[in-house]
Amino acid sequence: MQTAALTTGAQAPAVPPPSPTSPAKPDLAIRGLCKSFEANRAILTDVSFSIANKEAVALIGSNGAGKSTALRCAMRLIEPDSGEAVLFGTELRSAKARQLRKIRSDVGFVFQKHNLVPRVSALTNVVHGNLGRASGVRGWSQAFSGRQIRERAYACLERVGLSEQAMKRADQLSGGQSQRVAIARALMQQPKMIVADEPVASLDPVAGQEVMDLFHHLAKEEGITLLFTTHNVAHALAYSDRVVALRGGKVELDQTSAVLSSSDLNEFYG
Ligand SMILES: Nc1ncnc2c1ncn2[C@@H]1O[C@H](COP(=O)(O)OP(=O)(O)OP(=O)(O)O)[C@@H](O)[C@H]1O
Repeated sequence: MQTAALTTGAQAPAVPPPSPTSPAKPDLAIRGLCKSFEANRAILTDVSFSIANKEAVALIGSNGAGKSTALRCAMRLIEPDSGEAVLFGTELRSAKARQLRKIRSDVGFVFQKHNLVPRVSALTNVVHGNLGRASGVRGWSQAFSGRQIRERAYACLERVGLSEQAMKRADQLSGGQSQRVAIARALMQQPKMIVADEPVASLDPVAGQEVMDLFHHLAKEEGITLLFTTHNVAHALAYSDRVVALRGGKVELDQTSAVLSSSDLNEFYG
């Protein structure tokens, strides 16, 4: 784990000394990630951090700091220029397509836009999450059918508190409910880890807090490792065990949340 690498000079946030602990067998370890989309403009520079099993980590930083790019490189949804990402013990850059799909099926993704299919029920949208575990034409067709699968999808909706809305069309749900259906869809693949990119950025404060409470429950009560990005400093502090802050594509803080204050994190939005 890269511990608090603080800037020097007037802008340095006043944070306590770095946490000395590093997980022995992290669920995710990224080391030295570098990424540019065009010449002479580095988006990520030597980004390193780890996430322990069952840990909740908030990734913060102002617009353009590189949070989404770091997540995408960490999951090899895009190729980093250099550096490595080790997910559940496997280095992703050397993984073949099939192996990569299998490892990534242990990760549930949640994005700012829930991307539900609008004209079908909440339950059917959750059933679609089963695709993440299916492979081959037969597997894909089986992923949608069968009573057992619908029962499992219903159980996922219960976990997010929406079983009563199971038959409601997705386009008739509120923003907060839709995001909870998207989380249920991610749960359908029985993930060990959830990666959520600004999951509450489009929601009002109450719905946003409900969704963050749900993530917290999944992390703390169900033991699902969590990595989320946010601009909400209060959420970062309340819902994570550790905060990693990026500035200009570099990790400038990696610290246990319990010893951080909101003013420490507001430094990254100054
Ligand atoms: N596919 C791409 N091609 C070119 N530039 C890109 C691409 N994706 C991201 N960028 C650039 O990389 C920089 C970092 O973007 P990124 O989305 O990772 O930041 P972020 O911290 O997630 O920002 P935000 O909080 O606004 O979502 C931005 O300047 C963005 O324009």
